[in-house]
Amino acid sequence: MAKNSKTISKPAAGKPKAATKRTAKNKPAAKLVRAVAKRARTTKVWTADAEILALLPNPDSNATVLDRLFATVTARRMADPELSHSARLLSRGTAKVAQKFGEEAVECLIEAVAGNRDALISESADVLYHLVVMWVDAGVSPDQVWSELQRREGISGIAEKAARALAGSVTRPERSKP
Ligand SMILES: N=c1c2ncn([C@@H]3O[C@H](COP(=O)(O)OP(=O)(O)OP(=O)(O)O)[C@@H](O)[C@H]3O)c2ncn1[C@@H]1O[C@H](COP(=O)(O)O)[C@@H](O)[C@H]1O
Repeated sequence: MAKNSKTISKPAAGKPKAATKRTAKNKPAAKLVRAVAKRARTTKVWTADAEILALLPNPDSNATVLDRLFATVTARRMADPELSHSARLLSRGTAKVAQKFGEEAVECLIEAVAGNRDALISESADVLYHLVVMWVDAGVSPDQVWSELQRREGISGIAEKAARALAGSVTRPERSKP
């Protein structure tokens, strides 16, 4: 802690330390955006492949803010519903929790369609909060969701859908026509 405050209060000569840090942190993200834009222009195909993921600052990092939010909401389960929005929502039951998630998702898509970027960011945060509340209510942990996302990495959605259709046609024989 003391070490950090020293770093902030005494930046190195020339550029302030914080500004240098921020630029360095943003660089891979800007590079990623350029790479994705170029790929989209030249191939018109989206590929979340290793080449693009390698440009991320930390390809193994997960959404730690969501992990912290999950821990907070879990801890709020037993809190006073007068003091905690999460406690109030969870006390109203699964149907209400799910309904709130749905409402927030709809608000989010309305902003997306309207092209309101700032409102979309705000509504996205609402959606994620209500998704986390839904996970807590259902007893699903973020790790389980991260694992499922990791399992899907590198598997094209088109290929996966085709494989699913194939598996369905093998396991579910066509219904006999009347
Ligand atoms: N991220 C959020 C968050 N996002 C949105 N909201 C709340 O979600 C509510 C949504 O408002 P609505 O009017 O749509 O919902 P509502 O009041 O239930 O209305 P009804 O549909 O019931 O009529 C607002 O009160 C927002 O403040 C959030 N409440 C809490 N968090 C996080 O959860 C943590 C714990 O919060 P508490 O549980 O309140 O302590 C906080 O520290 C935050 O990190």
